[in-house]
Amino acid sequence: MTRSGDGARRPDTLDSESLAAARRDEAMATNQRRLLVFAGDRDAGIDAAFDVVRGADVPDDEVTFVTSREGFRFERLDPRHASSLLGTTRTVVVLDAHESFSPNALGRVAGAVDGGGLLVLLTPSLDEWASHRDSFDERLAVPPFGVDDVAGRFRARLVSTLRDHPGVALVDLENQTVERDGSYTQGISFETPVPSIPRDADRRFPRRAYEDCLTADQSDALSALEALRRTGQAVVVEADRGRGKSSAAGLAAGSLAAEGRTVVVTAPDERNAAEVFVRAERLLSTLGTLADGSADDYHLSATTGGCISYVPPTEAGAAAASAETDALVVDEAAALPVRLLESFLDTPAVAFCTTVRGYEGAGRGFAVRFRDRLDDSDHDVSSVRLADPIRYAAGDPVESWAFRALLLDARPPVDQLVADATPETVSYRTLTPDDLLADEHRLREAFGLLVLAHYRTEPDDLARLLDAPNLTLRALTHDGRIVSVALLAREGGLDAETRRHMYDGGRIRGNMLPDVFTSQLRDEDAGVPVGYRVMRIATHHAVRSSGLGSRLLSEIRAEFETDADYLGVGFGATPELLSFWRENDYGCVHLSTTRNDTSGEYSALMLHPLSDLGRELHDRHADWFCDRIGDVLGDALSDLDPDVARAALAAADTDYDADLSAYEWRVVVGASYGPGLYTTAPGAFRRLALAHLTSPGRASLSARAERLLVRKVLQTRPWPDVADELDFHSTAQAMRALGDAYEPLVDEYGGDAAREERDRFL
Ligand SMILES: CC(=O)SCCNC(=O)CCNC(=O)[C@H](O)C(C)(C)COP(=O)(O)OP(=O)(O)OC[C@H]1O[C@@H](n2cnc3c(N)ncnc32)[C@H](O)[C@@H]1OP(=O)(O)O
Ligand SMILES: Nc1ncnc2c1ncn2[C@@H]1O[C@H](COP(=O)(O)OP(=O)(O)OP(=O)(O)O)[C@@H](O)[C@H]1O
Repeated sequence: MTRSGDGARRPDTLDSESLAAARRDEAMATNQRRLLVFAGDRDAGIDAAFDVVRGADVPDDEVTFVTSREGFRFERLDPRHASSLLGTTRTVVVLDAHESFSPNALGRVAGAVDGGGLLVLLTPSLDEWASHRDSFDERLAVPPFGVDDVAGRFRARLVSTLRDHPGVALVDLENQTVERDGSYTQGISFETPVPSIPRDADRRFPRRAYEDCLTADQSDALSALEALRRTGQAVVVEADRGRGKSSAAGLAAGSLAAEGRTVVVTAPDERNAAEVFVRAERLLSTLGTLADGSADDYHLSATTGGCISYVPPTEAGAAAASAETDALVVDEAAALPVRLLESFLDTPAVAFCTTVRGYEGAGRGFAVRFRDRLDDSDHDVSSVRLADPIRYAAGDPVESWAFRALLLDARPPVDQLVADATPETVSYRTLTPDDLLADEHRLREAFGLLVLAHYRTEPDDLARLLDAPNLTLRALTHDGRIVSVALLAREGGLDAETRRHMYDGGRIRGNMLPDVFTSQLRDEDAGVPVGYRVMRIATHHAVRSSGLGSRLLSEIRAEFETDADYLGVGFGATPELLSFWRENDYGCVHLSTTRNDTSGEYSALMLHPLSDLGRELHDRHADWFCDRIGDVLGDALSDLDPDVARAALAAADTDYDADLSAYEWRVVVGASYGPGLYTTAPGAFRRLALAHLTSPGRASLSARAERLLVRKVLQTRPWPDVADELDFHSTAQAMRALGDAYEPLVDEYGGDAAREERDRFL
């Protein structure tokens, strides 16, 4: 034995079994985890992983291999399905990083390893890993760039964390040596407050459920979940991984079932909800009320008539809204699309269990997009947070390593440091990946801002930001602190062959705007101009609405004016965002016809031309958009929020001509000023509605009247639904209001003949 630079004992030759045994003993003694890295040949790595399982003396059914290889006696998951490990507990997880290594997969698996367990990472030789190219890099190689243009900075940074983070054992398989043995004994351990049991008068759930809690936080969460006994309640249970939120929900579900209530449990995959059922089954069984079923079946019934069943998320909204259901428990809520989360709001009582960050691979749609909607819903919302760790002890080195390696705890600057930022105090700067790597603090601030503001930002984005050749970052700083940041993707400039390939239906990576314009909107030349798409933009929450976002966009415009043909953006459309982009002179040219899976919103595409070529691209798409949107709103977008439709049309920068014939004007005038009917020529009304909504400043209509134009005339919704939604007393009143809405349009858009016709009724 010798001593390594970090003071750790270093065996000279490789004995993976003993190494694993030593780390496992240490992990079990402290209820922490340890990370073992085997770097070098892939087959040798897999052999070493088998040695680890043997040395650590772990039963096969507690081991998961996450790899694209097959043929193991252990559970195997393809890296693409790593999310099924979210919320589960495993003793050993082996992540094979040789092929298609993704930061997201690492984020997803790291939290699943139990206290006393081992995370095993199989990597290529660490000296070469940064220059090694795999299918993840191919995804970053967006045309016209090739895989050789992809940098290896993310992996270089990852390797440096593996080389100096405590609790990480590093084995060089090529030289058969242990570079670091990962021994770590000075783990800080914090005293976890002992759970207290509320007095009988202060609790509704059985005493036994509280006795089953392991921490005071869990007991508080259980107490908050008592609210599920009443209708109209929503409880949000938030915590980092492994704090016992699913278990608290399980104890609550068991308590409810023991009282005879019916509980529906949902999660992205039934496996994610396993802990809920295990805890509920134990509780029902100790209470002597378990009648039938088991946690393995994801169905439990109680002797009192209560029951708990798993229902897949797509069916859970309907199941939970049925008369029999009393409460719904949503586990791993952050990993569900916002639209599904919304479908759960018809439930009498609902609990959402979610990770605080979500960003570790579950998604941030819950916090960024759904939380406000929940607060605006009819439910009384209460929240509870669990801090005390359960799955593994506080001070666990694998958790702190994952946080560091994937920037899971990256935060924007604290509010006080940026509170005085205004467009006058800030400086515009380019943040190159090399600058960011050299300044960890700045990297954390920039990335923290993106994570906090964007439901879509995930660990893979850190790799994209550092390595993708088509991405570039711009920011505004105030006193050196980042207050606003924009991630730009270069798109277009594609050769004829690539464009033809796209036009013929072929997929090309990246190039989101040219791809939609070419393949969906049938414009083979759309890939010619070069554009920069604003992939993400975020302003520090403490200084939003101070003009910083707009200042950043104007700086970007000035910088790229001579380098590109257009600036563009695609985002989940909300009225506020559409107006932000319109105020910054981006014109809307498309609304997607399917909802985004994660945000539940339809996407809007917008363009700001910089050159003649960019102007031509914008103008033709703006014209096509206005020509087709009337039909689309009557079809695929018939459920689009009318305020989104209004904002999107207002953001279309084009002169739409309603072009009504003399006959059509007579019908419109008849239906507004006279006794005529809208139903006789809806097309004319539709074109006139479009003319107004694309230039809403020309005639004065209330927001409600504009919503009526959208819902009835463009989306052709049935009169009773329209009247109900827009709070008219009757359909007759809504019909009259529609006639009234067309009066100012006749005045503004009608020619002499129309006015003459109108005057007959005045
Ligand atoms: C591709 C994309 O990234 S689209 C997603 C954009 N990013 C996000 O949604 C992240 C969270 N939001 C933010 O970080 C900011 O609100 C940004 C980036 C949208 C705007 O940055 P700001 O510095 O606030 O912009 P700025 O002050 O120049 O303009 C604000 C205007 O934008 C509009 N706006 C945009 N989003 C919102 C919102 N969520 N709520 C209210 N107004 C909004 C309003 O018109 C607002 O004007 P007002 O304050 O006078 O009402
Ligand atoms: N009250 C309890 N009794 C016994 N074991 C518990 C209890 N609470 C938590 N655990 C154990 O601790 C581990 C983590 O608990 P749980 O899955 O509930 O946490 P979580 O916060 O939901 O984690 P994740 O975010 O990963 O889903 C599990 O192995 C679970 O069995």
